[in-house]
Amino acid sequence: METVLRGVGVSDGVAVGEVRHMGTAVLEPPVRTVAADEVEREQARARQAVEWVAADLVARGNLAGGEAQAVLEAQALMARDPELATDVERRIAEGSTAERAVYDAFAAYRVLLLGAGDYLAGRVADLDDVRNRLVARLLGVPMPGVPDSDYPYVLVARDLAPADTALLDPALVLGFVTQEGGPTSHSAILARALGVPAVVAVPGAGELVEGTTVALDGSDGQVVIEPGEELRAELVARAEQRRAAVAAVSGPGATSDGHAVPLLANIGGVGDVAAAVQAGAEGVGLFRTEFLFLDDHKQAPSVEVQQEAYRQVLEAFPEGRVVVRVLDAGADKPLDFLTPAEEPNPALGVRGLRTLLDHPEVLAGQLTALARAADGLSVRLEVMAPMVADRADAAQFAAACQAAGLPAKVGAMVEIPSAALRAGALLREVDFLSLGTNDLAQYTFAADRQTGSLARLQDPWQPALLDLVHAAAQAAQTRGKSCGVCGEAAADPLLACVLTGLGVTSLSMSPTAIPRVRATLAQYTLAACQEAARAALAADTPQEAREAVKGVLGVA
Ligand SMILES: C=C(OP(=O)(O)O)C(=O)O
Ligand SMILES: [Mg+2]
Repeated sequence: METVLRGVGVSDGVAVGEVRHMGTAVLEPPVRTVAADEVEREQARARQAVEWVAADLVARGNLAGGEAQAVLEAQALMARDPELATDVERRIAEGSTAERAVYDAFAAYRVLLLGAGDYLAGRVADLDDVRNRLVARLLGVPMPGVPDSDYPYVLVARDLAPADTALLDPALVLGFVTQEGGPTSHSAILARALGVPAVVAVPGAGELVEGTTVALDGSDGQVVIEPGEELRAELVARAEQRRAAVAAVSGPGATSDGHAVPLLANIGGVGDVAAAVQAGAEGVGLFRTEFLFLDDHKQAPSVEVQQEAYRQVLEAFPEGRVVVRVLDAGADKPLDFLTPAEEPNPALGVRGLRTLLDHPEVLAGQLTALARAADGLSVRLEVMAPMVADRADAAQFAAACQAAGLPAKVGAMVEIPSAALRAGALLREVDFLSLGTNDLAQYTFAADRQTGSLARLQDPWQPALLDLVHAAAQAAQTRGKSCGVCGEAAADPLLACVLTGLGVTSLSMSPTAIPRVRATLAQYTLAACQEAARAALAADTPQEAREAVKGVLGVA
């Protein structure tokens, strides 16, 4: 009988493969005194580790190219720094182990860098990464970051941050299993974007032995350890059945009686456009522009660089609609040059639109780049701000868009309960709303979206969250304006029917989720969706809401 771990399935499909762990930050090596006759051997070990890590960084740089190559080469130079080497040798001569000597020597250097002013202080994160790599090499534990592998594997991690995944090779990752994270965490979003199965919030994922074969089902949240042949075949067959049912429906999103619900794609850049087009997306409902800003730790990309990146996306949807979200920095998406370093509670701090209003030149640069990118194109450009709290926020954003001469509809994301409750006030300033249900759940339930143990509260079926969706959608409907959903809630096929019934006018999701949502929506009339919505609102728990909706829609 196989051992089964259970978590939350967040990206459909089945993967079978060997476990590879994401290397975690290195712990402090214990203090141990080495005997005099071990000193030379320890010093040699330290030198070898430096050479190995530096060569590895250079090799990774060659693979990555561009800006990443420059950063990785600078890190290789740090690893080979002669002063650091002398300090390490001295510490070993005084009785430290190689790993402890490296750890302490880097700590001393770190203090120097921090004291040397802004520019050098900004390199501390790079220095820490080099230290972690050296210590990991000396301790014989996995390197921090994405594992090196020549063959496909199931990636196991505590959780994944956007920066962790910059060097991820999608061809090698069969699926994700994470210990932390909920349905709206970056691991879940990334898995859906890559179209790989994923199960998050799996207690015990950290203890999965490297190299063990697992089978994961991203639909029901099972992770089976060392699955037998029969079970593997059964899981794969079930996934295939689901896939075939979905492939049978195509065309624009609509209920069975023809109520149109445009199905749009969430993208992070031009790299995601092909998948969106292939999935039949009717446009882009959320272009997350943060990825453009991750390359340089010191400053925003130039207007020209941004203009080119936006243009490539806009050109891909000549007749469609593209909703671009201006930079959402801070909290789970920190940017060194914009995000305050010492906020006690970053999720409640200066983030999203607040960051941009504090740095109006960054907002103006982005809006100018968008205006230039859209010039002469037939695409329907819409631009929205993240983390709008009240009418004053909406007004300031609308004014900035006007000042930039943006030929676009202007919108506000509804991610804070205050914005949903007073959606009507926001709509006096902007043309449309887009519900970011990931953050809206986080702020409604005071439940960090990155904390796996709080997944229950991040469940988009929570009736309180649906109340807020309803409030915003109704406010928009009354004023004849649109109100879409671009949070991960839209990717859940049954919930998509409920959202439609609540009055939401479009659904935006990872491209890979579109076919299933389209196929499910096409099975029900608008009236059935509205009845499902009433049943969900009448429930007290997410489980009750799911069951009630399944009852109304006749789902087994
Ligand atoms: C779409 C959203 O934005 P992000 O996930 O990028 O914070 C959201 O919060 O629902
Ligand atoms: Mg958000």
